[in-house]
Amino acid sequence: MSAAGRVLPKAVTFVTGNAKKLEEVRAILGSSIPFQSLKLDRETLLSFCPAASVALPRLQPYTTSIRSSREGFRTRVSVPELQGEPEDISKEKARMAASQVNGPVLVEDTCLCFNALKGLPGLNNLLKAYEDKSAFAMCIFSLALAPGEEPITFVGKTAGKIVPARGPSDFGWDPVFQPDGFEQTYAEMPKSVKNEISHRGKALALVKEHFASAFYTVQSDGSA
Ligand SMILES: O=P(O)(O)OP(=O)(O)OP(=O)(O)OC[C@H]1O[C@@H](n2cnc3c(O)ncnc32)[C@H](O)[C@@H]1O
Ligand SMILES: [Mg+2]
Repeated sequence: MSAAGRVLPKAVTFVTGNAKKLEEVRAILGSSIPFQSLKLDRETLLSFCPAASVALPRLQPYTTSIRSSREGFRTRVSVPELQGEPEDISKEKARMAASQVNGPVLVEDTCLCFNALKGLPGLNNLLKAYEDKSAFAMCIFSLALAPGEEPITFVGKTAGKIVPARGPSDFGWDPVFQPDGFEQTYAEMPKSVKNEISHRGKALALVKEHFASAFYTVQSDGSA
């Protein structure tokens, strides 16, 4: 909130290598904030900052434990070669992207907690060993307003369970995640419904709130 009224030199660049994410972000944000997108995958981002490779690990099976906090749930993710909270990974990505873009950036990191993203077919076998199929999808956006500036994070979570795959398989683990209160998996439901209730939708609602209260203005035309 301390940034209220600040003038940004250009529109916020949403940096991602994932076309499906971008599709959803566009649909959810519409014209609510001035943003443009840039496709920059992990390798490209790292090629500008090789020392940071430890901060952007390839996704691998996560072990999670959940404990209560003021906001309901908080996740602890243990990935052997990475020390740090998911927020830190997202922030680090924002820092790198901001210096690469030389301007304000928005990045996000998503995880399906209790998952094995690289091996969807094996996931249900893996989970067979556990009675508890509950899971949650978590999305962490980080906004860095300028290179060298501490990023601000926005977290969205949607609780659900892991089920045998149903629906189109064009976006990650959507077919195996069934959000609580719904009979359909993310993959089966209309995009508009997913975006309304998803981890990404919730996190972006916070991003929108932030922009609404901060009153940023964009100096150039922003090509939003
Ligand atoms: O460039 P970035 O934005 O990092 O794109 P990415 O594809 O590497 O994205 P993540 O690291 O955040 O996500 C890890 C995996 O989770 C998948 N994923 C992300 N959001 C998802 C969603 O809403 N539904 C299903 N799968 C999703 C995504 O396809 C990746 O395989
Ligand atoms: Mg990634």
